[in-house]
Amino acid sequence: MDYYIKTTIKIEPVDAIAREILIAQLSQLGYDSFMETDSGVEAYISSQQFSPINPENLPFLSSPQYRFSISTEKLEEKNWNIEWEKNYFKPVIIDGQCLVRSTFHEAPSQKPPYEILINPQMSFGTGHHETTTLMVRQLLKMELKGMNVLDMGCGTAILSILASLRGASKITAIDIDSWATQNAIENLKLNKIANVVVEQGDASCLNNKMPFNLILANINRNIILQDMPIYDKVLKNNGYVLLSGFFNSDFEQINKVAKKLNWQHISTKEQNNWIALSYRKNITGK
Ligand SMILES: C[S@@+](CC[C@H](N)C(=O)[O-])C[C@H]1O[C@@H](n2cnc3c(N)ncnc32)[C@H](O)[C@@H]1O
Repeated sequence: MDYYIKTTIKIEPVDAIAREILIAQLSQLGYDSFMETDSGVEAYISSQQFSPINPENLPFLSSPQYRFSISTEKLEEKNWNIEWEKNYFKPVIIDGQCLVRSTFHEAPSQKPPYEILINPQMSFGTGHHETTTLMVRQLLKMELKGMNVLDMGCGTAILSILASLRGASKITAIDIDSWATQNAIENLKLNKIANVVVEQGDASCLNNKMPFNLILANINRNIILQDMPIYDKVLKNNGYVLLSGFFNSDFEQINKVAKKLNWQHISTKEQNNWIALSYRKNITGK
């Protein structure tokens, strides 16, 4: 059965940079929710993606100027989510245009152009993380009318909901985590969105899918590097790809694969070292 695992990492001496590096490296391992605490970081991952952390898969643990103590806890009860959600999830407005809030937040008196209701239940995608913000910003600028969109690593389905509100005609939302897909379905209902199909799985689900005009993938560097050639197979000629979940320092590696696939680099957007890249396939019409 699926459950969540909470990993508590105490850092000594604790500081903001250490927390940030730790969160970055944990996110590459598939951790999808974090709380910064007075003594370090609490990180959450589904049991399906969990493997114990050590200096080999989390190099920051070898850092000589810090000492770390690590403990893990299995979280079986769904109710504990509510506490996490209420403590962590505050309404957020992105570029003055897109409000992301939960049902327990008060509705604003003046509605912005887009309002997304999310009950996150531990799924990633509340609009607070830099990578989500960067993806939302890009979506707010693009013309999406009539597009067939793929949202890989959909989390709460925040990007699918926005794509639908902005006129995409059909959206396929996929996540490897069954909690995320359940939550995505709940959030789609909450927002009365009917043109999104949710599937649990990874890029291997993409065989036989109709080609997409736009692929969104906010996951992590390693998964994205591995999956880019698969995305290419289901991307229409002149279609767009928006990628995030990695850092400035990962750009060269990702761009090298994109070049091989003949994707033209359109833009790089950055926030606190996290980046989002946009590409267009075969723009030359080759
Ligand atoms: C960084 S979150 C992004 C959530 C949301 N799309 C957003 O932009 O906020 C990444 C999501 O990818 C999912 N994921 C991780 N590995 C995956 C894989 N190989 N295929 C599909 N989804 C994956 C995680 O479960 C998580 O929900």
